[in-house]
Amino acid sequence: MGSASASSLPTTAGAGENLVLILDFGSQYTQLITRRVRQLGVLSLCVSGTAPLSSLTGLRPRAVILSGGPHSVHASGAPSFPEGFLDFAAEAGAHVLGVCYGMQLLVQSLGGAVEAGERQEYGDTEVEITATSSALYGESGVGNRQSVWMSHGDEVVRLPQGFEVVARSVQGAIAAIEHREKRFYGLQYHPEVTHSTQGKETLRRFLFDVCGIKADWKIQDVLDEQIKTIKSMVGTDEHVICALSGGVDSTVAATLVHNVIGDRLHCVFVDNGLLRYKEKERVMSTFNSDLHLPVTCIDASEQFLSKLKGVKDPEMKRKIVGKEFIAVFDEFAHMLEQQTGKRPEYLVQGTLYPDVIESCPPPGSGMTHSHTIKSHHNVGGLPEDMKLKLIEPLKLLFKDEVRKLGSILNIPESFLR
Ligand SMILES: Nc1ncnc2c1ncn2[C@@H]1O[C@H](COP(=O)(O)OP(=O)(O)OP(=O)(O)O)[C@@H](O)[C@H]1O
Repeated sequence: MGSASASSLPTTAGAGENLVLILDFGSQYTQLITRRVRQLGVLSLCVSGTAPLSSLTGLRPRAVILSGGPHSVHASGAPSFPEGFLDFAAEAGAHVLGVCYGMQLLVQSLGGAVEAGERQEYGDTEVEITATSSALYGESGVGNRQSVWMSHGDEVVRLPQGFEVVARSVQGAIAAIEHREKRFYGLQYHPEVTHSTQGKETLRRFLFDVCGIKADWKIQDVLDEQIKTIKSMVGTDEHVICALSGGVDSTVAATLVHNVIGDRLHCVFVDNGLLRYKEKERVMSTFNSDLHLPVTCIDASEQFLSKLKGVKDPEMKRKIVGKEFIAVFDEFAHMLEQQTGKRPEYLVQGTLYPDVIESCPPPGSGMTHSHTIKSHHNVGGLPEDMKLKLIEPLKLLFKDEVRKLGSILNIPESFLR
């Protein structure tokens, strides 16, 4: 998995007092950590673990979670947080929790030792709390056991100064550590995975009891902030184009923007020759009548199919699709300019947070943006010389959060499935 570069974070994201940053080191579970934190009512943002420190400037997270990752801390080119990160966290007063690789990275950076484990642990494992009092497990838990999800080859064999072991696996490997005074914590297992039966409780305790974070993040706040942003971006005489696919995301994005600027929003549904059966008919017959969203259908199927002919590489296909979409929207912008006398500057897209995260190269892969796992056509697949500027009101949300936003906007259930 990749992660959003910090440049894609909204400038206001750090304004909240209760921000949690997830530094991604390439684990398949990083998005899950981000979601678990949000499910507890706390705003969490996922950024590349190797992003330069300057990209975190202005953010004052209450907690930073270092994700797991597929690497060994000893491998050449193993991803690490930027130099100065630990000072940044200390100055922000942030608590730092390393998960799996994140814990090993923390330990190694602070002078402890990580080695290839004798007890490589994968899958369901029992851990036992070994401290009578700990930040991560509370009081009087000593001797208690819980099932957790492990996935590690390396293990921590020597702690940095001032750290304490607070849980061990039944095989004897260090499973949880803390240095309360310095606000450092580590879990060798994955609390974000449901197989870790009390993982959610441990995250809850970490966020609320240890870090003192308040669960004050609501989807309604995202809506309010987006309305404000759109009002400040779009002039009162400006027309805006919306890329409407008929799916949940662009439907919610279109409705949100339409609520703000009314019929100066022009939804465009592109028939790219790759549509689902009867999709065009459904969109054209229901969006205007049920959602009061006027939609123009543009048949560009020839254009797309001829450009895609013979292309096999999926990444290449996504880039071609992204480029052709923009060509269609540019042409539509030109047509609107002739009608209204002013060229639309903005394009609304239903881009989601996973689109952004997955369109960036995985940390530690040595890859650049041209080597991503999957360039979504609406993010990494966009042409570099694109003139339209983007409005992406859902860019920081996961699908379930978009559905909630859609309900707040009174979009009928049938459009949110
Ligand atoms: N046929 C289309 N016509 C116009 N815009 C489109 C079309 N297909 C996709 N888009 C735009 O690209 C974005 C990403 O499209 P994608 O195919 O990845 O679907 P998605 O992420 O499931 O979003 P949605 O739920 O809106 O379909 C959409 O949100 C929309 O803004």
